[in-house]
Amino acid sequence: MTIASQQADASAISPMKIYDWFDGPYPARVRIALAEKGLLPKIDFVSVNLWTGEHKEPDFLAINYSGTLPVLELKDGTLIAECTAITQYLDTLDGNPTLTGETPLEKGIIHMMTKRAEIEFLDAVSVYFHHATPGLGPKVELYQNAEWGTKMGEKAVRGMRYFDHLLKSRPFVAGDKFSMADIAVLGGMIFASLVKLPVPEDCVALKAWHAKMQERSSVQIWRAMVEQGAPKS
Ligand SMILES: N[C@@H](CCC(=O)N[C@@H](CS)C(=O)NCC(=O)O)C(=O)O
Repeated sequence: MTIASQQADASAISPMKIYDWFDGPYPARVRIALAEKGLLPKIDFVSVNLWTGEHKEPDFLAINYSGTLPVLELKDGTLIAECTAITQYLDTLDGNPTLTGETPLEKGIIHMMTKRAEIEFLDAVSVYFHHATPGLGPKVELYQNAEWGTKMGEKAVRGMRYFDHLLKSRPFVAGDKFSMADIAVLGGMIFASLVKLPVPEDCVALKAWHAKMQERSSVQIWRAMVEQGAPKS
């Protein structure tokens, strides 16, 4: 199905749309946030195939200039890209922000730790994937710099060690409560596993936190959606 025909289908029945790809690590962040908030039934997913480069075609670039997934589209056509922005929007819809913080201090710490999870870990894994491996293939990867990719792979492993250190003294990435920052580190773990960038054996606290995350129903729901496989085109 093309993006345009999926758009027509979705708009007939649903108030919100998410453009994403079923097993993408960044899309995983928003799907887990939706599951945490009980919002999955309110969403129609529009598949944009990363492997065929649909996200770099003019149709999709008109939706998100950055050519990345996921993107949230509201009923009035407003488009919100970037996982953090989408999560913040979804989390505050019901006036009960459970993922992005209630107090100014919580909001500040969660924002900082989410950004750090992206810069030091998840985004570094992404650069590793796009530059040090075949990535999404020659049609999509028009420029690759293997040396830069390898450096970013090393940075991601340093990031794992940083979060391991942090999680020795707190239950969750931003402190006492599960938050958007945990979801961002989970995104890093999901991407690292997909690209076979192993977590160092001695990162015991990170591994224990990761095992605990697998018990959350939101993560189990996300995994079940992935196991359903690629949508039929
Ligand atoms: N900063 C963006 C990054 C999104 C991102 O990189 N998404 C991946 C999907 S897993 C993507 O679209 N990659 C395609 C590409 O970079 O060509 C966000 O947080 O939403």
